[in-house]
Amino acid sequence: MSNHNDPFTAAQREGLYRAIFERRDVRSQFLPEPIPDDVLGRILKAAHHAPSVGFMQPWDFIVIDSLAVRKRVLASFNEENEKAADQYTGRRKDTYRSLKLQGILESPMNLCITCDRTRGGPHVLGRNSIVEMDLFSTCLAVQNLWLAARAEGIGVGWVSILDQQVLSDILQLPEHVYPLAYLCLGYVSEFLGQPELQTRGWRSRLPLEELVHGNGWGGSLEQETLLAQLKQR
Ligand SMILES: Cc1cc2c(cc1C)N(C[C@H](O)[C@H](O)[C@H](O)COP(=O)(O)O)c1[nH]c(=O)[nH]c(=O)c1N2
Repeated sequence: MSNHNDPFTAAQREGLYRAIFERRDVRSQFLPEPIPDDVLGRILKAAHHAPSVGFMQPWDFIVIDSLAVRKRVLASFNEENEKAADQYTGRRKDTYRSLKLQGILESPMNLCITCDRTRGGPHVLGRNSIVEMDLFSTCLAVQNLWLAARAEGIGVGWVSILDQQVLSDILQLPEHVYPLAYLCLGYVSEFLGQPELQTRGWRSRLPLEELVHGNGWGGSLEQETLLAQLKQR
């Protein structure tokens, strides 16, 4: 791999931004064909090259193809999803119920990315004051995997409507290992142009210019050109 300090070419930049903007959370569009080992190896390697606090690398990757295991996870989803639906009323509840929020069986494989909270010993550089930094690091591994998968034409769906303890039991995780992300992976019939939650009227992308502040919460930006750039859709 090259190690230059020059910027990416325009085509390389475009590829990176394309992965970022065209990544989707996939639930409904999975195809059953398996992911070849070399492709899976590449996206796992991308995940493993995420930044981590103190270079802790707290992640492990549990590759799940067993139908029996997936059915148990789906049962936990169904139970938790019922509880979640009860949080809503009226039309919102109907919409919630109509959303497909997992592709556990339709996708050819599931992957649990875990966080070993003890890796690197009790004093991890950079984690002394804020202990959750190991969890945040693991999220970055998830995002690396998600983007690399998009570049490979593979969809990823994050399923978090699960009981954490049930999931830990199903996957036989030790006490100190946290099941951070339960993911469904597979080739897809299509990547949707925008988040499904937006298309379905659940929630829309917020205007970026309202989220960038100057010098403190709510402070306005003085950089007019930047502001104009942020407003571009
Ligand atoms: C931590 C976390 C947890 C979940 C998600 C995401 C993240 C980051 N998302 C996907 C989420 O709904 C989706 O990312 C947003 O709607 C934006 O859509 P795109 O990812 O841009 O397609 C998600 N989706 C879903 O159908 N079931 C789920 O349980 C979850 N859980």
